[in-house]
Amino acid sequence: MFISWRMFAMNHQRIFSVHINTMCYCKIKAILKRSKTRVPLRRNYGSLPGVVGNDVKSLYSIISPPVAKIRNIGIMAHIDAGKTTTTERILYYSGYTRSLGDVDDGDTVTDFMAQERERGITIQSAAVTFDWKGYRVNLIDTPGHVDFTLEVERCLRVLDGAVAVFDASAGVEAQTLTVWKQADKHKIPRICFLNKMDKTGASFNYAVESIREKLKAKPLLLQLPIGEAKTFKGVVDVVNKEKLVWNPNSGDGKDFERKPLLETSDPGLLKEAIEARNSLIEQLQTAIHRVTVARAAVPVLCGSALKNKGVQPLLDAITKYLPSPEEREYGFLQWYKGDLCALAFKVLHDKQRGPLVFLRIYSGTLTPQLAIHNINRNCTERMSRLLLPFADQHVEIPSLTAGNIALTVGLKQTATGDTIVSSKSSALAAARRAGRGEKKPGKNGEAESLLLAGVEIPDPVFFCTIEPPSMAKQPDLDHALERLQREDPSLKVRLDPDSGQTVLCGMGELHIEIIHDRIKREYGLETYLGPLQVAYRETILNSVRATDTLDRTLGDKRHFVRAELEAGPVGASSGMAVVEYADCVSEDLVQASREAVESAVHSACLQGPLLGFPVQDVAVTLHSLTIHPGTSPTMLNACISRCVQKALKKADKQLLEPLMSLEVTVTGDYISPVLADLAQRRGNIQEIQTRQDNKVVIGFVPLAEMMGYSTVLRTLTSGSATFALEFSTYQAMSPQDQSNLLSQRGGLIQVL
Ligand SMILES: Nc1nc2c(ncn2[C@@H]2O[C@H](COP(=O)(O)OP(=O)(O)OP(=O)(O)O)[C@@H](O)[C@H]2O)c(=O)[nH]1
Repeated sequence: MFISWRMFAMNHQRIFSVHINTMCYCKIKAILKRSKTRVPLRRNYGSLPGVVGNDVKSLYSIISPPVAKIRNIGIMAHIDAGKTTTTERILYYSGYTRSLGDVDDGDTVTDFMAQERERGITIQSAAVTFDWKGYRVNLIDTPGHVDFTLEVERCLRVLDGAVAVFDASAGVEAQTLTVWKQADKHKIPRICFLNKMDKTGASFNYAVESIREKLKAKPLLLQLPIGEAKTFKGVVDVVNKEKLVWNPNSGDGKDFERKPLLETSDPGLLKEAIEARNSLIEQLQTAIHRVTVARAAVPVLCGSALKNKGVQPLLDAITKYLPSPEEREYGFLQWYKGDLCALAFKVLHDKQRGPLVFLRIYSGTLTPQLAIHNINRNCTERMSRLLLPFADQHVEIPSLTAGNIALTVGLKQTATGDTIVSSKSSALAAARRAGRGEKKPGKNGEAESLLLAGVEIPDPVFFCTIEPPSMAKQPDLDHALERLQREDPSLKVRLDPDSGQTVLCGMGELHIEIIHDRIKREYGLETYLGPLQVAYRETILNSVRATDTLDRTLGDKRHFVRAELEAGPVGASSGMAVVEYADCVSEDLVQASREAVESAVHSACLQGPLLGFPVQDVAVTLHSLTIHPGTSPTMLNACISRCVQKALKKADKQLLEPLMSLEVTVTGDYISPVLADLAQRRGNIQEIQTRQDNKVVIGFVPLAEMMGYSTVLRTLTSGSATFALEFSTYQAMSPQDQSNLLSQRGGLIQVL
């Protein structure tokens, strides 16, 4: 699990944000550097059929290309590496926009949400479709901010390849590592684009070395830069031995003494030489393609998106070296035999069109008005229209085949992560082919085994209450939250049973802030957020026994349960409570009661005895259990749950707090105040590294101490530092810290 924070301290106002998940990570980001006058949301896209201008290409020309000519590509990187700027250049050079969008001016095609344009960051991934030299490219610009890491993984899940963008002056940064691991998990072939070669401090060699060392990848240097930082002019194409210089005034090749083969003197030899060379280059390119697809190496290119250098060769590399959908191995395709199989990887709610669902089609064909079966929800629903996504604008199309990314209208129940097939019977047939049809026919269980692996949703570590402006507006708030959850499975909503308040649980402060903002803008509701709180955990330090008896007569039925159990600590970070049975409990009784007992133990551990946080690292052993015949499982559950709570209350209790691993990058002059400040935050410094001209402080610090860190770090370092945090583990609080927290929070009941 990781958490990372980052501060862009350039003497500007900034957003503070914190995020924790299994790849927990949080960041802080300056916003004012991008707070120029905003342009209206809609841009004039000459590319859309029927829209102004005919000098740009029509999307219709690329609706149904052969699968081998399709590239489903994501752009991924650490925040601010230049993904959106690179995407803008790609759209410009491929002919789909006539002017270059700029994140600093808030007029990019892919960052189309109001919040994205205002803040200059990508929040939602945007899918754009364009063609390049006869290839159709579906490209997804993913967010770099850690609060939206899950959005990146959802997209990677459905892509065939990715471009990892790096800031050439920083090399591999914290979030690069996170997204790289996600791409490894989903076996995504990649190419690397070392962006910002024009920036002061840019170093091709440093960036390549950091790819080798930190990502443990094998870089294939397809290009070398011509100059670096201010002197960056262009690139050398190593494969074709060409020099690509974007400045037309610079000379080339004068130093070469080699004599050329001339058409006039050696026409035959020249022809043969050209053919041999072309074939050699072709073989070499095939080899690069092969090792890239096999993920044995990563081609590395460089450029500067902002200064318009190196983007066209990047596009060539995407089509040459990244795989087509056909080249990816999807074992489950054989079960479908050409029947529809698709994954819903994104849901958006459009005011006019209702829910828009993005589907990656793995097999079969989608057409408008098609009825589809959703395996996750075990329901059948009908789509009305089929669209080709182009950022926030869409083109209606008659059908779409395997390998493509489609946007559907009319699917009201489908949520992000659901598996879509043509019908229930087709799912059952596929399940039988997969050898999983043994269960009773008609049950959804067998089809469920065909669910495409989704994205793990981590437990949020931040939460706060949310209140509508009046009680009458509560149903509207519930409706808005329900829709937002369909779009974003990393948002969790709970009801506090004691106060009746709605509790929002998110990936970080920015995540919760954006949700709050969207409720206002998209649903017209002014809501009030309670203070953001860190989610602690609880555990016990010694083993204790408890007994409980439940004897209740309901109507003419007597329910009787007597239980004796022991709760005790187990090895750290074992997560959910472990349930065990002592040998003296009969096997029949274990079989009959297992489900009710386990669910009772788990629900009792959801609210710990200290502050109501979940209890972890606990084992519960059932020593004796007596159940009278006719006793309902609900009564058994109630008795066990009460007994576990009794035991937990009796034990010595311990609060656990999230411990973060921290990386602060700072210039040498400011290292002392940074270290002194970290010492006050209960920080534990492990190492201080040198990175180019900067010092990198690496250590651990409790999350609760990091609230407001961005502002302090900015003040301490005159805005020159950045930082990243990764969630490391839950650690026991010291008796002093625990008693301080208990006295601050006394009486509070938390719900998570
Ligand atoms: N010097 C230099 N700056 C660049 C380059 N590319 C992008 N930038 C700047 O870097 C900042 C971030 O660029 P974005 O394109 O928004 O980066 P991003 O990776 O999409 O950022 P998020 O979506 O927020 O993760 C902006 O101020 C850009 O103008 C480049 O090649 N050279």
